[in-house]
Amino acid sequence: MNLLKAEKLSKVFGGLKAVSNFEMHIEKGELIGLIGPNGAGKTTAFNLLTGVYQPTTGVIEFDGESVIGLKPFQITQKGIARTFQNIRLFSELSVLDNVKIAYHSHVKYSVAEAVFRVGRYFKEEQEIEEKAIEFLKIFKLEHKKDEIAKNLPYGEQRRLEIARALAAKPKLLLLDEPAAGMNPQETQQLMEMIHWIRDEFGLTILLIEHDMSLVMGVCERIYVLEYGSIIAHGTPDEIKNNPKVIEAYLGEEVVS
Ligand SMILES: Nc1ncnc2c1ncn2[C@@H]1O[C@H](COP(=O)(O)OP(=O)(O)OP(=O)(O)O)[C@@H](O)[C@H]1O
Repeated sequence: MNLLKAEKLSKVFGGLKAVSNFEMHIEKGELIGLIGPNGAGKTTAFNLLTGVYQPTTGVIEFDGESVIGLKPFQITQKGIARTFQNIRLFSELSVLDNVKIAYHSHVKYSVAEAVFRVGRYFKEEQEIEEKAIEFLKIFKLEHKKDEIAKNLPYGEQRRLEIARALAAKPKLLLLDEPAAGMNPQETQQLMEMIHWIRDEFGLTILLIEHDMSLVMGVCERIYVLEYGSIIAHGTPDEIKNNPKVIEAYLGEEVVS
């Protein structure tokens, strides 16, 4: 069974078909890339998969169940977490609190226990803090835990956003241009981290990335979107040699 299945998906804004006849099948444990020229519809596809937009037509099934009509928070609870192209952190909160917040959809203590700060509240809050720090360690942010999120350099804010998404314990993690704004060295480290977290947490990952050589290096399968439709999918080698892809990227280097 596919972990994620999207079929005949479309989204129309006014007269513009931002996504049309979009098809994607992802198996548990895969690391998949979604690429395409500017304006191809990649972010719109993510917004459909995460309930930010409702599709005009089509099917989206996650873990065997339709997620059409669900709100973004309900989709997160089902096990899909994401990051955004324009980083969305709680910018005035500390680095640690940004990650701790993601855990609060899973807490078991009651409101009364929280208000009176007794019982399970203390134990769970302590556990949450320990787990949040573990995530910060993975993303090499532990030493920044008390800093205000907005004061972190850009690359660290991106890593913090991924740490926060992971803390929601997703089965599927969607990353919208995770390496945007990073230098080549940071990008390489990030890609290694993404591979590592996939293996370590048994995750499934779908990422949008502009840097072709990077996506080819890290992803096992790639979908190519152009003018809202998937024009090709396959292994990096198949994608590199696909004439439709070469044409879509005409004038750009498909792979270095
Ligand atoms: N809320 C919206 N209302 C109207 N048009 C929209 C909306 N969101 C996206 N579009 C349009 O849909 C098309 C696809 O945009 P989208 O942002 O999904 O592309 P993208 O592949 O993510 O682009 P980029 O690589 O530049 O981020 C574009 O023509 C865009 O202008």
